[in-house]
Amino acid sequence: MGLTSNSSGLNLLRESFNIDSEKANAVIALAGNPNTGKSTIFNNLTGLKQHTGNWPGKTVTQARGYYTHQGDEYTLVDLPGTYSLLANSSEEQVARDFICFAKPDATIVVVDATNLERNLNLVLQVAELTDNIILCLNLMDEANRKKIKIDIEGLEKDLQMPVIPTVARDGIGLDDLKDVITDIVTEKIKVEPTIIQYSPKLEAAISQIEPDLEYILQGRMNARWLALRLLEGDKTILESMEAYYSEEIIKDINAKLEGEVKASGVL
Ligand SMILES: Nc1nc2c(ncn2[C@@H]2O[C@H](COP(=O)(O)OP(=O)(O)OP(=O)(O)O)[C@@H](O)[C@H]2O)c(=O)[nH]1
Ligand SMILES: [Mg+2]
Repeated sequence: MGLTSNSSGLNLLRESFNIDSEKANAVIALAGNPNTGKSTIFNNLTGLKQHTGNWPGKTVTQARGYYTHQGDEYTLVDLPGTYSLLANSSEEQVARDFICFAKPDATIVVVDATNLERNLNLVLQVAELTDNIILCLNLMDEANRKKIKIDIEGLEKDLQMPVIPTVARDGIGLDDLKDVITDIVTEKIKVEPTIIQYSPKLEAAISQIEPDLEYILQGRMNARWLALRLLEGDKTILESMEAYYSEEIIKDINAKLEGEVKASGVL
């Protein structure tokens, strides 16, 4: 069990994202490309019990709400629509930071079934950051209308994650979605998604720094994912870590890794 499993520490982090730690129920995030039906799902699940405001320090709107399923209450967070999690915009940074630091108990990536290839990019990025991922294949009515056939079982097998087809506008498939969320939160199912393997040179560089990161992070964040960000020279993740973690962790990362990241020769 890493430090993030320490509930008071995690609750403090979640509070910084306006998540009510008093409620202490499971937190579910809705991620996805713009216009894929996230808010439609959010509204359907939460009804009128929703709160809106801005994300801390950003003008990006935050919506969070609650729903009950099989007797348990869930907090649902509607993340801004993004094509990636590489923090190139405020929206991407909000989505990335929420998944990274508020550590939702499950993240649903809502994808447009008529545009699967483009949407899968974000699915693979989220899978690098968290194991607790569900792919929601929305707009299935549009896909059927366009005669697009999707091999759902094949997709589940290739991605090693639950895939739920939905027509959110008509409420179709949303009960299945809630069932899978519950299965993940109650650990009835354990998801271990397929992770992208990079070039041998990059994989060698990752293996060089990942163990140290693993040691420093103590389960707070996915070490392989952070290794990739450091290797590509992403400063925004260090800034966010400064905002959400203690100074010691940042100092350790800077001290232990500056040499190693450079020595890996990837930069
Ligand atoms: N045909 C069809 N339309 C849908 C479905 N789900 C949502 N929509 C429509 O798609 C449009 C976009 O839905 P939103 O829920 O606003 O999408 P979003 O992902 O929240 O969009 P952003 O917040 O801009 O990223 C709306 O007009 C919805 O009514 C669906 O399953 N089928
Ligand atoms: Mg929306």
